[in-house]
Amino acid sequence: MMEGLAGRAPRLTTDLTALEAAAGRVMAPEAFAYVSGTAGSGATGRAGRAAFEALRLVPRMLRGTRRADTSVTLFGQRLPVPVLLAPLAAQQVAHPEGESATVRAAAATGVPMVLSTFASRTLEEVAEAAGGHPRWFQLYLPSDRAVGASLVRRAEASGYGAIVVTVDATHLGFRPAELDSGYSPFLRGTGIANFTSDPVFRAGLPADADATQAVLRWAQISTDPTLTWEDLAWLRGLTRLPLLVKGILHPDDARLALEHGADGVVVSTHGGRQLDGSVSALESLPAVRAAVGSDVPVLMDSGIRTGSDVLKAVALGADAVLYGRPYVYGLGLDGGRGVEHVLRCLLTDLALALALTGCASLADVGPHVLANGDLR
Ligand SMILES: Cc1cc2nc3c(=O)[nH]c(=O)nc-3n(C[C@H](O)[C@H](O)[C@H](O)COP(=O)(O)O)c2cc1C
Ligand SMILES: O=C(O)C(=O)c1ccccc1
Repeated sequence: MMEGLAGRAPRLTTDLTALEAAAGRVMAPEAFAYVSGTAGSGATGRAGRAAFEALRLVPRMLRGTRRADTSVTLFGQRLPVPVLLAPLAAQQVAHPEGESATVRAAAATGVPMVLSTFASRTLEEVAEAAGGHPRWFQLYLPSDRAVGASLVRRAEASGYGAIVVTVDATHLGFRPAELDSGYSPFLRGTGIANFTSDPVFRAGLPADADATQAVLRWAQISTDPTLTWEDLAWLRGLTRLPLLVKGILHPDDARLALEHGADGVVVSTHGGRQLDGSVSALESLPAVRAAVGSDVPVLMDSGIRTGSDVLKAVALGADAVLYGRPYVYGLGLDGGRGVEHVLRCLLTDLALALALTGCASLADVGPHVLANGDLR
């Protein structure tokens, strides 16, 4: 497995915590600012990493495991690792092929992709590039509900296996890096492909509408600050696909999500891009797991960089994690090859971390793999 990590482009480090700095040296400055940016003072972004770094795994010896089994089952589907690619918008800012390159790399490594509503390629184009590889669709529920229903129907028709509705960005966070550069991919039309290709969205535009009018209409309807839990129940009635709610940090919100029809939740701070000063996702995870019980899928993201981070999230109750910025840095560094490199590093690192904790499989991972100050 590790042989494949040699012979890469020299700037593609295998240090998953150093990709951001490497990408910062090659990506267009405003694109890098968009991807790496966080809200406000950056406190929640830093807290996301600090929460992982504060936990320690306790290795166990001589358990005779040649190769640890990193696979898991989620919504009846077997995954090689408890990892999916997080929905990150507008990936063309990192590479011209955008999400099409990402999904090919995902397919090469067996890691499912969650495609953003605000992808720079249409969900049909990405489905085609995926060639049958599993993927989910992340939904921002638009204020024009007919457009939302159309997006869900298209995702179903194109074989997306679940809908992940994001609830933590109905108001966009205050993001100094974006504000200072004055740059937003969306204002330049990157990240609105699922709208400009949508018949219901287009029906709301004048027949001769130009690109600027499309962006303005997108800005008006693409998210909805008036959303409530009742809208989740409405969405539940639209589709039989598994429905996950992304952006949960309070256990009561996890309960509300289930009461309104969700099949799973994603504990997340949106990578520290929304409420500055919020609790970290890893801190919230045990309470959310306790609130929903052991049978409901709980995913988490925000701050995961290494294989040990994935193990720590699983130890605290996650069934799987979403992997965020690092793969887009891989995309910026070397296109689809860069994404594949990053994922192979993560898979290798995770398999080794699991074996070094003395666990034969992820089913063996629990709070006992974490140091609690009491090793008696
Ligand atoms: C550039 C960027 C764009 C994002 N776009 C979306 C999006 O369209 N939909 C969504 O649900 N989350 C979006 N997120 C949040 C990610 O899905 C994920 O929660 C976050 O990146 C996890 O943090 P990490 O990257 O630090 O691991 C975005 C994050 C970044 C960095
Ligand atoms: O950039 C983001 O983090 C993102 O998810 C988003 C949310 C709303 C509008 C544009 C982008």
